[in-house]
Amino acid sequence: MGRSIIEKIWDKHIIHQEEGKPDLLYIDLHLVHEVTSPQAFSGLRMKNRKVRQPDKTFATMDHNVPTVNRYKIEDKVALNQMTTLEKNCMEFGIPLAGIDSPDQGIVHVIGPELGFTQPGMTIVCGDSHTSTHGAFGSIAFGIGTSEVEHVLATQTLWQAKPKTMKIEISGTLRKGVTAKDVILYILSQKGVNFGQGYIIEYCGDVIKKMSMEERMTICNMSIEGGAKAGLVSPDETTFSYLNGRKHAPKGENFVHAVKKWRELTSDENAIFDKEMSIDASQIAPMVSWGTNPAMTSSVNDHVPYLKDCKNPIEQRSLERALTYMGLEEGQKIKDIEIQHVFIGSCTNSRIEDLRQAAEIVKGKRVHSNVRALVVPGSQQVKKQAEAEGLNIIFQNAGFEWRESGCSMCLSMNNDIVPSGEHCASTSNRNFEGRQGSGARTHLVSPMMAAAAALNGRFIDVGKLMEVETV
Ligand SMILES: CC(C)[C@H](C(=O)O)[C@@H](O)C(=O)O
Ligand code: SF4
Repeated sequence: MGRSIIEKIWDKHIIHQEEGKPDLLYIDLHLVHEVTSPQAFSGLRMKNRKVRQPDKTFATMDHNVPTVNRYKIEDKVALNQMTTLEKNCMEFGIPLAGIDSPDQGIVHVIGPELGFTQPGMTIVCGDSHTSTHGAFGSIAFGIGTSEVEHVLATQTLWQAKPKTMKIEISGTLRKGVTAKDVILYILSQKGVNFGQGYIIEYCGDVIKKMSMEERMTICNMSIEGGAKAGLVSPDETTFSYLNGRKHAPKGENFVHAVKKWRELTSDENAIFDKEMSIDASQIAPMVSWGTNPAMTSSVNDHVPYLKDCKNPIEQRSLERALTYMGLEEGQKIKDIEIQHVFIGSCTNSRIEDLRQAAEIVKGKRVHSNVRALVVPGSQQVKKQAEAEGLNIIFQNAGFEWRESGCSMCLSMNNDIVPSGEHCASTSNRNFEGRQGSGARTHLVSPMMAAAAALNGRFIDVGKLMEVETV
């Protein structure tokens, strides 16, 4: 029987297997950040253990870092987490991209960017959006702090084998529809639990044509559908992205690695536990209106009506979401007024995302009611964007141009949306309080965020582009 890429990678990493028990997996890459690692290191210290493979471990600080005045950290908890990480990395011999490193950035942006993330690997991090790295054809998932300690100590992890799911996306995306809209559309159709217990392989013409940045956006949000991980089989796009990256194999080793990576595809006759197909032509630019990422509609649509709910539970959750978001049932998405725009996060803060947003913003002005922020995902993204003059485009339009970090994605630093105000955000979670207590988040693509910054409302970015090309 044929095997899927998921089973191929999994099986190759099993160190120990026993009927009725989880598998013991070897972990190729362990990424570490300041929020979920302190107790894990304390645990090691208490048990007098070392880090088993510091060279397979890489740390950065991202969640707490200020995006202005980065060396002036006022928040005591933030400062403590950052200095603790520095001390831990020093003591345990782990390489760190600290606040002053040219490689610093959001852990899921810098892993791929530095060439750490490679096809066929098992990758873990104490962070749910580790699924991002699956875009390279690796099994990558988030783990809890006690598991972080286990991986630090042993470079292995006990894991029950997940089920496999294939999502094929075929057809052509219409203008203004991006990877972000694809994954928001899938969530809007399938909900926040459809992936529970599964690793998803995304495939089909649409995925084939996507850049690595776009694939990362899709894999990033797999977790929002409850999946353990999401991945894309590696291909020429993957190999050329990795070629020349700092920690990717070089010269002969690269040629050899590519030869191995090419074998990482699902067999023709591979059987998945579940399969679904998505017609790309059905997807419009999407905007979330509620308090989970599945509460999302086409920009041309409206907030649902209570009477259309399938059951009382759904009705209650709609009611609650509408109250929190300050929206009326049936309200048009295009009528929602926006006061903040955040372009950033591990979902959409890479160079392509910034280019797409800049394309919309060029020569225009941010709406007078809107405060807009661009937070590049890493120092490297920032540098590249500045080399291309994107910062000038944004700043001339009235955007703030910031230093790299998680920032307003979860507002652990000072980048906060005030209570009751609406923010068009390129991040991945719109939970209550995510961007600040009482903050109202709308998840969108970088293009939609840019358009919302200019108009103070959501518009069909596809239509805007058609007008501009006439
Ligand atoms: C802080 C961290 C544990 C958390 C996560 O795991 O995802 C954060 O990155 C998030 O996006 O909510
Ligand atoms: S950018 Fe947001 S989603 Fe990504 S790791 Fe940071 S806080 Fe989590």
